[in-house]
Amino acid sequence: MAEQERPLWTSKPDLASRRVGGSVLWANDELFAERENLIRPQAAEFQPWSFGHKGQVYDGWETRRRREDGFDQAVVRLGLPGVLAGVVVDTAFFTGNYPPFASIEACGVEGYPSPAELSAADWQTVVPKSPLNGDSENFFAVASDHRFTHVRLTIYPDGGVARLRVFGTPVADPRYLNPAAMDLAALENGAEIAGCSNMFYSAPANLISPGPATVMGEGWETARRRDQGNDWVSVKLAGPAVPWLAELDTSHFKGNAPGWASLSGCDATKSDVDDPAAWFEILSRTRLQPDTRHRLLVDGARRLTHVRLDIYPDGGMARFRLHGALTERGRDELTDRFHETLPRAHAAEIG
Ligand SMILES: NC(=O)NC(NC(N)=O)C(=O)[O-]
Repeated sequence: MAEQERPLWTSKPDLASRRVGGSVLWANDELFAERENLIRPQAAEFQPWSFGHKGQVYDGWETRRRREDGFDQAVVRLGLPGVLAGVVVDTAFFTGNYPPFASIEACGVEGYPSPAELSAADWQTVVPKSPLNGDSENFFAVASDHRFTHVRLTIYPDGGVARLRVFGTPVADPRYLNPAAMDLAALENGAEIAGCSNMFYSAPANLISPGPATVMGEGWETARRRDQGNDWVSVKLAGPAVPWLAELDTSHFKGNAPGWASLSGCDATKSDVDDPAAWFEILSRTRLQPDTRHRLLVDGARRLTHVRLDIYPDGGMARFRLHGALTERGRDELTDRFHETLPRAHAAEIG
């Protein structure tokens, strides 16, 4: 499928990715290829005529050929629980051995259930049994308002799947947050990328992902600019808030760190984010060093719902954090969102 035909929802974060802490907890079979490959962030690779003890080596999850009726399953704990927008079942390089059909279920559960406990969960079908193409990304939009913590992939009757991508919007659990001092711009706290000027090398959602970046590719990197402009990214914060401290982390960016950066804010409860006049500076243009985690105090005099990071002129950054306090309204919105999206079974568990 050509790049421009990818559904819009594939630009949302992959909630299952190993990069955000997803885990393939269980599969009933993985004789040919290990289940953990399903959520590797990188695209699948293939080297023909590479044989291990069990057969051809595949970068994916692959079960043996069934000799009786049935299906195979793998269960994934999402790294970021959230509302799903769409799922990609990527059968890259599986040609004579891809499963002809797949379905996806999801559930929302409390705590850290074992695979055995999860088998009794209230699983909801988010993708009904559907045909797959081999050696292809198979796109399935999901229409559900529920916050899910786990997904279950079923393949009929057997075969190989290279990657499972679960795109969606993370929903934070307010019980685990201190609204008076939190990262307002973190994906896991409910922030999201609102826009960016360029994402030639890597996606801006990386900037606000959990944990540090381990290599340059895990950050956000723009193409070299050949004009007089500058690159930028904007983030819709976890809620209306007052900022205190920014982290501009250029780790791993040595020959391509931006020279300078500035921050501005906008309060969308009062003004229009598309109106340039609505933005006010919270950090003036500041010189950056390559490969450095800069911690910078920002102007917290005004409430904001969005922050914009301008980098001059271009380059890459590993992480962006904005610490501060949610307003009363921000706290209420975060709590409401959690309760409104909880599947009934999860709500019953919480009581
Ligand atoms: N050539 C294959 O890929 N064969 C088998 N798979 C592996 N991994 O060897 C199979 O039967 O699906």
